[in-house]
Amino acid sequence: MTVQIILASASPRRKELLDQIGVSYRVVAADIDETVQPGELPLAYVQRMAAEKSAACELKCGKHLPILAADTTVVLGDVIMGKPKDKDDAFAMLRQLSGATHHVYTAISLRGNEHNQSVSMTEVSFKPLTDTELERYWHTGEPLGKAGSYAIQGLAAVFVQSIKGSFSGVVGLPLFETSQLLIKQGIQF
Ligand SMILES: Cc1cn([C@H]2C[C@H](O)[C@@H](COP(=O)(O)OP(=O)(O)OP(=O)(O)O)O2)c(=O)[nH]c1=O
Repeated sequence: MTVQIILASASPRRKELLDQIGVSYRVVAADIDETVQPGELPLAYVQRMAAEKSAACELKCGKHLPILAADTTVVLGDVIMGKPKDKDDAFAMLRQLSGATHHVYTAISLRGNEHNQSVSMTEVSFKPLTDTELERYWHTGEPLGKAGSYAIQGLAAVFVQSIKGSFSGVVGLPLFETSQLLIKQGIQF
């Protein structure tokens, strides 16, 4: 099948999710600085990240194909949780998520003839987690590379009491919102 879009992402989850809806793509990962700006709110942050990823990719590969990028961030109050640096960082995040309700924001950016963006915001409630559970979870390797230090699609499924919103959004690419942007730009799949 002819390639329809460029996926500006190194995330295997985003590839699997795009495969799920039958979009054909080529991967050109874009590396950007993910530092939060002083005073930047979570919604502004994820939108800026997704837009910068697609812009960085456009600089690399030009405007031949529409470019899709996404950014996922775990939000607790106004605290932005990205990917953990190390074990202490992961424990600190998971201890805050334990027995509490947080949100997962995923922004998407599609740069074709025009630039369109969308955000999914999903509410996730965790059961209280013991230190033994956290220790075992850390040793599975799953927390690394995941916003908030967990993967709902993996072993952390047993921590999740409830979710209100987009499951695919939590995993990294909200498929409803993605399909809407693709349709808006005339991309058939
Ligand atoms: C909350 C949560 C996040 N994640 C992942 C999705 C994203 O890959 C990652 C958040 O980091 P991102 O910076 O959004 O993405 P990335 O660095 O993995 O990939 P790229 O920038 O190249 O597109 O966390 C899960 O896989 N499951 C979850 O339950």
